[in-house]
Amino acid sequence: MGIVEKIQEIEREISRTQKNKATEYHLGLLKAKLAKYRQQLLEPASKGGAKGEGFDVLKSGDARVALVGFPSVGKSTFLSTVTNTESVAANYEFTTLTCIPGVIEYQGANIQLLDLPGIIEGASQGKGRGRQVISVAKTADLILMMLDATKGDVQRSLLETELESVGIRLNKPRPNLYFKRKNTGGIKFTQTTPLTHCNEKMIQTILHEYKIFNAEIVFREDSTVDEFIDVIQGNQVYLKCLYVYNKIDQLSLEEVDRLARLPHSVVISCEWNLNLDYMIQKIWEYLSLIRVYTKKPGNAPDLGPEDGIILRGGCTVEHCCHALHRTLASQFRYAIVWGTSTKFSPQRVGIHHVLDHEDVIQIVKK
Ligand SMILES: Nc1nc2c(ncn2[C@@H]2O[C@H](COP(=O)(O)OP(=O)(O)OP(=O)(O)O)[C@@H](O)[C@H]2O)c(=O)[nH]1
Ligand SMILES: [K+]
Ligand SMILES: [Mg+2]
Repeated sequence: MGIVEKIQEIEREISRTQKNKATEYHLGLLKAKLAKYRQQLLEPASKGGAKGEGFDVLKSGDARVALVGFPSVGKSTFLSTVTNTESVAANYEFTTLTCIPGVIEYQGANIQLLDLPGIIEGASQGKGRGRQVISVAKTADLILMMLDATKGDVQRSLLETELESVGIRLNKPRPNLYFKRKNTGGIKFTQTTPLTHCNEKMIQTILHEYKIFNAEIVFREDSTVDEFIDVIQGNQVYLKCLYVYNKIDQLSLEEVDRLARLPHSVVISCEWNLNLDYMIQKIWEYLSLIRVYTKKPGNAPDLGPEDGIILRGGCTVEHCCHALHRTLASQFRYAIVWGTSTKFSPQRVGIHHVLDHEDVIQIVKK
């Protein structure tokens, strides 16, 4: 039995056991065991939970969103409020020890929301369950960095530093830079735009540091040295992030207003149910999901709340075909689209046409 199951079993036993004089000793023992196992889970490396016990949650739904933050900022309270899943919340740190999945239903989409243990400074070096949390965060389509609005700005930069140090880049586009190692030919450097941060010599020096002597590099924008290094390292993850300031019920209106104006930020109170609808709307927006309705010839499309399919923003008719049926793209002749993605409604389009939210599409096969 793994540690997580042992903990759950002890917790069950504690809740089953009546509190009285006769059980006092037994309960005390159970609590001590519980504390010991919890400690083991939080310890870095080797022992319990190092392999990510309790973190192997399958991806499901149309997108995955991960709650990352210091302990007791309200992550579990949020999950329990906006999904049908209950994740235990309490006013002590590290209440949550594993990954708890819930589902947000919005615009007909199922968005998987993951509650995670709190992380602390040093998480990236393995403090607490930091490593496991970070590796789950890397699999998400969007990070919700939850912050205690009463705690000042430093917590945000601490967390950002932790995530940066393990190669997570927040709200940054992937550098538009081509880099390919070669076996021969030396360093071939091309730029298609003026550069203000890098030059050929600096790039040579950096590459030598990595013992790379043969490679092809094309700078297509004015990238920084850091961005160039990121591309050589090649293990970065570029993620969208929403900064969620919780507990605004504790703040003055002026302070709430200041936080709300920060970029990529939302202010909420889980306790008072403030701004949660807006926050879900923001999640949808940041995931850039779209809903597309299909229509058969001669029939009106079904536009009910459960109809339509959920696709990623920027996706083409071809993606849509694949989402509908495995073989549809190969039988595709043309499509007719009603909606904002076309100049005219309806309009006949090809397989590479990019769809918009709430488009209606009719596919004509060969
Ligand atoms: N005032 C106030 N308290 C809140 C709010 N949301 C959560 N709390 C309280 O904050 C405490 C911590 O909440 P949790 O949901 O357990 O926090 P967590 O981030 O999941 O904590 P860990 O799992 O320990 O990392 C609890 O006592 C909650 O009742 C809020 O909007 N306002
Ligand atoms: K807590
Ligand atoms: Mg929690």
